[in-house]
Amino acid sequence: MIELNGLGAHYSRVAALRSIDLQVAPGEVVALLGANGAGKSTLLHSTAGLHRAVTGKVLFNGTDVTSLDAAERTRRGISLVPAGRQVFTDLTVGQNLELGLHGTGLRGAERKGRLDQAFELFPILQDFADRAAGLLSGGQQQMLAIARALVRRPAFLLLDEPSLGLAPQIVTQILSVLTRLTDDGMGVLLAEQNATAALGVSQRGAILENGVLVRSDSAAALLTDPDVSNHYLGSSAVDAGSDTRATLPNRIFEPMHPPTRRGPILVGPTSGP
Ligand SMILES: Nc1ncnc2c1ncn2[C@@H]1O[C@H](COP(=O)(O)OP(=O)(O)OP(=O)(O)O)[C@@H](O)[C@H]1O
Repeated sequence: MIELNGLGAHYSRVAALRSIDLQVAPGEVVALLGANGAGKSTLLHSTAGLHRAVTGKVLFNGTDVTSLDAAERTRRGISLVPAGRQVFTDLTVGQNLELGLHGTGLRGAERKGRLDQAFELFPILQDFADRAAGLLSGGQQQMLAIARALVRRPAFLLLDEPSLGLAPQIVTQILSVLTRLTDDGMGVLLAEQNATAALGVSQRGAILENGVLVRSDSAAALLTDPDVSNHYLGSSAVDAGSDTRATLPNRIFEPMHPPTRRGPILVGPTSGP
């Protein structure tokens, strides 16, 4: 279980997250939704240890990992796939996957087994194993970025906007893999602006607005809630995984903890980092 308790994060003295409470259990996908700048990436980075929390805690299976760095959190089983794919374009697909295994100490058959599992999830990567990653399509690079995280067999996968810039059928193909992972007990926190597709593969959804968690509910409830579908899922809300890239407006709900002002929240001198 990953638990965020009262998590707050700043950039310099500007608050990007305020008092976030969120849990992700093993075997579930939680969609983290929000407009540009809502704080999704910051939340994932704070969970992964790439961004410092200024308030609150990150618990991993009951242990407080807030003070641990990203490398240690990765070793313990929290893997982040950052936005923008970030594969090593000059290295081959196989070399990129090998990098994912760095530090695991796995050798021989065990190592090969991990790579074979990645190829089984994304067969196209096996076909292109000796090809430079920079020659892959955007969708294939996204698959590679996810596969590189998966070879470590993380307990929790944090996925930042995997649909960005990809054709709808590729998005569906990539997101459908998540179901197989959660069948094996992995927990997934999926940050997405493509709300319809994300909720289509999630058990629960949480909506961020200006760094505040304004709604958290089952994916089914969010998909069928007239307020949600009218305001941000669009007319294709019931067609999860459809062509429509439903994006979020700047303001949907009244926040549970209303910020004192809109947009990034300036933090007073006494509460800065
Ligand atoms: N490196 C940074 N320095 C200063 N402010 C930042 C930085 N990165 C993000 N921010 C600000 O923090 C807030 C949250 O940004 P974040 O990237 O987490 O949102 P997001 O929901 O992931 O948006 P997007 O989908 O556009 O990436 C925004 O106001 C953003 O401008």
